[in-house]
Amino acid sequence: MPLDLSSEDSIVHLSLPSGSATADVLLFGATVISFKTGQKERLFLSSACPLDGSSAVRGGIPLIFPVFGPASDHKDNHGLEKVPRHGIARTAMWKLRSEVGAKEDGKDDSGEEQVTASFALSSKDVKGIAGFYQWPFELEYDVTLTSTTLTTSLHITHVASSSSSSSSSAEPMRFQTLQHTYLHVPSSLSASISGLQGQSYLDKTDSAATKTLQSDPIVLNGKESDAVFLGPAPPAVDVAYGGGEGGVRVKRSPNCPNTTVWNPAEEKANGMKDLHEGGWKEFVCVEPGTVVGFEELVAGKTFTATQTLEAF
Ligand SMILES: O=P(O)(O)OC[C@H]1O[C@@H](O)[C@H](O)[C@@H](O)[C@@H]1O
Repeated sequence: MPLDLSSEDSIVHLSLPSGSATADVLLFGATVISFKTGQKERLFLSSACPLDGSSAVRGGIPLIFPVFGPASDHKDNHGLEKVPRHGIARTAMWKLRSEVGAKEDGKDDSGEEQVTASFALSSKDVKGIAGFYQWPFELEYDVTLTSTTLTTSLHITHVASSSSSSSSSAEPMRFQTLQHTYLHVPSSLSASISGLQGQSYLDKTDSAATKTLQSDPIVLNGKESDAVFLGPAPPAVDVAYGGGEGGVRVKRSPNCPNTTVWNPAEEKANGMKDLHEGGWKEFVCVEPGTVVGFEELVAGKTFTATQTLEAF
């Protein structure tokens, strides 16, 4: 069955008719927690993370919206100080939009196998949101699997309020968004990350100093990385496993110019309860988004942020 909802664990399972690729998505956060091509897992998931909705998932693809990090990281944060760290999308319970999601197609126009699951979250369903975010929104999230790719598209709509006097509707909605992709790698010490050469970045391990990446690829070699690359959107960022073992190419829509490259390294990882021992050696995060300054979206309009992971 291409699409299957397991209600006990609230996980949507996607698979291709041929069985050549699979993906799993939790309704909690609409978090993709697995993407396999053949038997090869392409995403990291911490085994110390509960997956019970008590905290954001440490792994997979948590969705960041409407603020990246703590709002205090951003000079002009439009009064969004009370928005939880990395926003609310990753910790909200989403709905499976079965009417469009259960597309039992199997093939796209070019004859390639594919299956899509679609999820939705409305600001109306986020508890207590009025206390920290004033704009009404609808989010739709499409997760499309082919034999070699996983495409995740987040559609962010600023809903026009029915009351024309509503000041939150009249004012453009301010937001940031990012896909916090944890790529599984045989070793984060030796994996190579290429495609960002020449870009300026904010080095969050060094008081957010602005630096320029001189050499490509990035090889972390056990060093912490928390770098927000400023853009423009690169055509692709390749994470190669090394030793001719392949890797994953990360592509994105041009409206996502920023790329965060994150790995906590040993010392910080030891302080993270939801990361299993040595887990930091098993992933690098490559996170496309728009997180430097805030997007402005007028009422009635939609912003779509897309990421494609391509196994090679
Ligand atoms: O622990 P969290 O909230 O999932 O965040 C993990 C990391 O996410 C990255 O995107 C940030 O740049 C880091 O600063 C942060 O530590």
